[in-house]
Amino acid sequence: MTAPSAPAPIAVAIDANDIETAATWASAVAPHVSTVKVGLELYLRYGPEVISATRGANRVKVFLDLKLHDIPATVAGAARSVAGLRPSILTVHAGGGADMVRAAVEAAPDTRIAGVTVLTSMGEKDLEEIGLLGPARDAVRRLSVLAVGAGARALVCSPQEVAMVRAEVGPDITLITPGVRPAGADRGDQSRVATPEEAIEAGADLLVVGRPITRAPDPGAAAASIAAAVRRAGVRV
Ligand SMILES: O=c1ccn([C@@H]2O[C@H](COP(=O)(O)O)[C@@H](O)[C@H]2O)c(=O)[nH]1
Repeated sequence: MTAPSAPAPIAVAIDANDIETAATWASAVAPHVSTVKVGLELYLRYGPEVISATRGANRVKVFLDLKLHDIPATVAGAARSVAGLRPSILTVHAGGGADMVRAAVEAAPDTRIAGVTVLTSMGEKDLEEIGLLGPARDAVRRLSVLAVGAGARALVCSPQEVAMVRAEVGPDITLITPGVRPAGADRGDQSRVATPEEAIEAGADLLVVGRPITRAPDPGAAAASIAAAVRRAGVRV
């Protein structure tokens, strides 16, 4: 399949358990998408080596999804530790509080810090179980305002909340949405989901898509197909 010139605003979650598979997936999807996302599974096993392996010769950005959540001093130290890897985005849990988010922002001034609001795997019952005041939309709104107030320039929320978050935080904050499933795809453990087209139409800047691409028989073709759907839905540039 021929790759169009502009890569689609998709971060492919390359949640592999070995570095060779991660590098293979990264090369397969790189012609079609802007970003690959390295998460806890790979980073805890391989550390910085996995960043260079996935960046490789590809021109993709690398998004480091570590979802830091600890006391402010520890998060500052962790953010400082990975800032030199030049990730395009580094995640922290907004639920760690404003001082914690600010500590990451100040420790890594050249890195875009994204506040994770409410994990997309969580539904209303999960929020009730952990005692987080819901509904999910209200919790996402509160945490978005908190994170942006503490200096985060990006937020992670589900595609179901992205229009509401956009109205709350304005056009300059990068809105990142996991929980993206093409029509008919298996949800897996995701709860608050929408299709790629719905996510883009709602105003998402970067769609996170993992298993629908990496578990496909041909990850490169799956990435190309979702990228084409995103382009048809109209990308905000
Ligand atoms: O709220 C969140 C925050 C991060 N994620 C991460 O995104 C991908 C989603 O992968 P799929 O295979 O498309 O479900 C995964 O790496 C998560 O750690 C999220 O899902 N929800």
